[in-house]
Amino acid sequence: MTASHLPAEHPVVRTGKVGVLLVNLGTPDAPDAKSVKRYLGEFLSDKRVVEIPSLVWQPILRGFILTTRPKKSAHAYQQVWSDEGSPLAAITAAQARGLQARLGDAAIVRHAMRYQSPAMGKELDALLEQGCERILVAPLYPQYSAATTASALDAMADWIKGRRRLPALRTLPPYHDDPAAIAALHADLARQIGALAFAPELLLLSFHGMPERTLHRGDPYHCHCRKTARLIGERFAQTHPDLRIVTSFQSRFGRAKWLEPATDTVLVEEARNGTKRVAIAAPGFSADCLETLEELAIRGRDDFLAAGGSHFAALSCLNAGEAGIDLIESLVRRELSGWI
Ligand SMILES: C=CC1=C(C)c2cc3[nH]c(cc4nc(cc5[nH]c(cc1n2)c(C)c5CCC(=O)O)C(CCC(=O)O)=C4C)c(C)c3C=C
Ligand SMILES: [Fe+2]
Ligand SMILES: [Fe+2]
Repeated sequence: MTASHLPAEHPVVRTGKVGVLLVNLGTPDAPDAKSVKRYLGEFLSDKRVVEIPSLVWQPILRGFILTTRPKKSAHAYQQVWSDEGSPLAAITAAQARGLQARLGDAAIVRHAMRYQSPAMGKELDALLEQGCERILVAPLYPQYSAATTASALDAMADWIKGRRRLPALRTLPPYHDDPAAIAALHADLARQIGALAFAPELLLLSFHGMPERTLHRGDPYHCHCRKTARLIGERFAQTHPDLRIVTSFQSRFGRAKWLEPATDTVLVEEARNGTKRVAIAAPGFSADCLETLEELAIRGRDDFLAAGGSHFAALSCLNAGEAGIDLIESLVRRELSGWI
């Protein structure tokens, strides 16, 4: 008997469930030097993150960085730690709960961190145990970089290698120029700016930095950031024609040249050149984290005010708010097309 003998309306029978794994970078389990050391040791040993041969890099990492940085970073984490733990972990968990509420019985949603916990391998195992035969792995990085997106996929690949029976797998592509992402960012930033007690002259769009050589080696990250910023800027030109928009790169690490201009330098130069009122946003982060809450909202503010600025506001990421979950839902639903 061939398929043509089946009634035309014969339903497609889906055996097994659909799973979604939201992934973000990772964070220490506690804001103490020991936990931060464990986190940084794993993160900075990833060859996608530090592209220096291990023979050269590991002695520097073990002998210098991991003996000095954890204490300093732990102090920074302590300033932003919440009752629910690290902001990045708490917000990612809330995003997974928000997406689960939207998808209902259509899919099982879990979340994982590329480094530390919850580990990607464990969460993928949990989805299998829950009966998922199709899984979407969704790294929540709007802009692709080898250090973030590809590294998350490496962890997925490691998990694949250790399993006999695998589900069908899909991954979420970068969404740096997705109209839904740009519209969500513009609307949410405009809403936050409208609620400020002052009118900013400048909106600084600060992206996480990368070593400049990654750009010359073909990483699209820099181009993706620039495009996101241009598209957000085009929308603000329509709604806020007097608002000046500048793009910068934050969180410089190590001795190599990083993408420029640096956020801290721009804040100081703007203040010295007479800019008084600034709002800063981080459209490359889907969730607030140490880099936005401490580096921008605390140190950025101090730098700007000390250099002569009068008003400073750090705007929130999309996080697990209505606009954030709307965006994640639309990105995920598109990737699940044909599965749910
Ligand atoms: C959003 C994209 C990110 C890119 C690109 C990225 C590249 C990158 N980062 C480092 C070094 C560090 N990053 C740290 C924290 C951190 N980085 C991202 C995101 C990107 N990083 C996030 C979301 C966070 C916050 C984590 C949290 O717990 O809240 C840190 C640790 C903190 C510290 O000690 O300062 C380091 C170190 C490199 C070297 C790099 C590119 C090669
Ligand atoms: Fe980083
Ligand atoms: Fe930082």
